[in-house]
Amino acid sequence: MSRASAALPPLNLRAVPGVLGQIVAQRAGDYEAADPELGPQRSAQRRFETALRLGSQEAGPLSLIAEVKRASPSQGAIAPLDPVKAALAYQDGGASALSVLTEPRHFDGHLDFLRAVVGAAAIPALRKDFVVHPAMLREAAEAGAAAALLMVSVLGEATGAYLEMASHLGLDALVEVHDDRELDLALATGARIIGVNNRDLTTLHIDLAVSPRLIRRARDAGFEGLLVAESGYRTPADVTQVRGLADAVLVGSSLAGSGDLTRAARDLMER
Ligand SMILES: O=P(O)(O)OC[C@@H](O)[C@@H](O)c1c[nH]c2ccccc12
Repeated sequence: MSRASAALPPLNLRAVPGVLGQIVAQRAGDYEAADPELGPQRSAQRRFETALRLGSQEAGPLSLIAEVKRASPSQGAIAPLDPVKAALAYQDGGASALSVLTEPRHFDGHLDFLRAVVGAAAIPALRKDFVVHPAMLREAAEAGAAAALLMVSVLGEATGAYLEMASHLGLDALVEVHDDRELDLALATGARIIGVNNRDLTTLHIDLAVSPRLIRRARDAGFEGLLVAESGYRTPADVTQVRGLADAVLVGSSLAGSGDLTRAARDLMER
């Protein structure tokens, strides 16, 4: 089915508070005039999902998604990483998949970084951005990404529609939640991969207890997909808190700022 005539799912971005509200308003402005047409349907590859599953068999029960992250609103500049070198270093360090920031103003990311990483790395890559327009998913697919981030805090009731668009494009989706209400919404959409962000993106406050709690809640609700613990992991002891619970951890700042990305990835995961 072509989506040429499909209505843009309405988003209520003005209701998004704090730092996150500011970023998504800017992103919506960037894509205001973009073509919402997704183009032809692409078959599901499930490369991201498969990599996380394999990673958690081969390298112990927890996979690593390592993030190419040069800056953030909480830390400012982290490190002037060369995205391709960083991606290959993470791959050598045992990462199962990569996350590449493409948001330019607050995270010093770029879509070109994603293209370059996809061209160089063997492991699949996720487009990490504040998706507020279908064109952002089309770009992700065209850049060769295996997956895209969808944030329930941003997309709200439109999360399901964005999940369908990702699926039309053959992309896996990491559906991100931070509280009970968002988790319930994600579960209702039929998401196959749910990420629990320990960081409240409206205040930037991190609480490592959020992931274990919501991951348990998802499993108790009968969720059989993959669960990813996101943000704030700095030491092996931090990671231990989600061993036996999460299928994967998503780590950016502590690896990106370490100076030796391969070693930092191995050390963090105790490999
Ligand atoms: O750098 P950290 O604390 O290891 O976090 C990585 C990742 O979870 C974080 O970058 C992130 C999670 N969700 C997001 C949404 C948008 C931008 C960034 C993010």
